[in-house]
Amino acid sequence: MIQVTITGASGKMGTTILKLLDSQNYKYRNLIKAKALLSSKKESELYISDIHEGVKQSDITIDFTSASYALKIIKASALYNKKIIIGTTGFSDADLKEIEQYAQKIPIFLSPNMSIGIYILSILAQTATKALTNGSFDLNILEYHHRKKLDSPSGTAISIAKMLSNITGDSIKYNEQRRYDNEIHINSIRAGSIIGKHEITMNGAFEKISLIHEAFDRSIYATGALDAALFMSTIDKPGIYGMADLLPCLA
Ligand SMILES: NC(=O)C1=CN([C@@H]2O[C@H](COP(=O)(O)OP(=O)(O)OC[C@H]3O[C@@H](n4cnc5c(N)ncnc54)[C@H](OP(=O)(O)O)[C@@H]3O)[C@@H](O)[C@H]2O)C=CC1
Ligand SMILES: O=C(O)C1=N[C@H](C(=O)O)C[C@H](O)C1
Repeated sequence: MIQVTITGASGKMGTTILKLLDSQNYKYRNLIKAKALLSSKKESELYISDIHEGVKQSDITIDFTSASYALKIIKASALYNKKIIIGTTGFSDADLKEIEQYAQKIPIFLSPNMSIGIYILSILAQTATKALTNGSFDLNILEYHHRKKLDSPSGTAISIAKMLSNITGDSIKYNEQRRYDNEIHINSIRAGSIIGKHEITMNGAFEKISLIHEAFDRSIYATGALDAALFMSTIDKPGIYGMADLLPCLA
């Protein structure tokens, strides 16, 4: 049985993960046991409120919170030599460098999007981009999320833009008014209760390729996070792990 601590347990992702673990026919039964780390004072047998206690009491922490809080959880995980799965987004480049330092000590699973669909979308986008390297198509990522999302652009959009930029050498621009050569553009829309939509377009002079992923339920991310927990329970080597390690057959 893997003991897992869920941080941000009162949030949209935290509650989705706990609900999935609670459901009658979930595939993690007898495999994963969860404790919830709440920022509020509510405490019970299942709930813990102190970061250090939360991390220490489990084999793995699953974190969907905020960038600044996640860094504290990662630091505590490194201190107690525990593994961590980070779904949180909004990290700066300096934060990511700090996370890489901690990954020299502990195994860290880091993915701004835990859905299989987005992983496949990223593979399709890279395949198309490799075929279009003559620069005659303009690459764009348009992402839509709910009105309460704190970070823009989404972690997913940044991550896919970096993958495409590694292929083309283009620079990544956000919310640009004008278009110049050798740029990948990202734009964000925040509205209503949209769970998450990412659209990658490749516009040529007289044609357009469009790749779209749309999320209809947060359980797609929760399932990915719990699958990552099962995977990480088999890993002891420090380092950064991601969806490609979880789904090597698709790479
Ligand atoms: N990788 C992936 O697949 C996905 C990633 N995400 C990312 O996960 C993160 C969380 O998303 P979501 O669940 O929608 O957000 P919510 O705002 O619904 O939940 C955030 C949770 O984190 C807690 N939290 C945040 N900051 C602190 C802090 N400083 N101290 C203590 N607790 C804190 C909140 O507690 P309180 O309310 O008490 O402040 C809340 O429980 C975001 O970065 C989002 O982009 C989201 C979906 C999928
Ligand atoms: O905040 C969200 O909701 C989501 N955040 C992640 C991101 O920033 O990419 C993943 C998903 O799109 C949902």
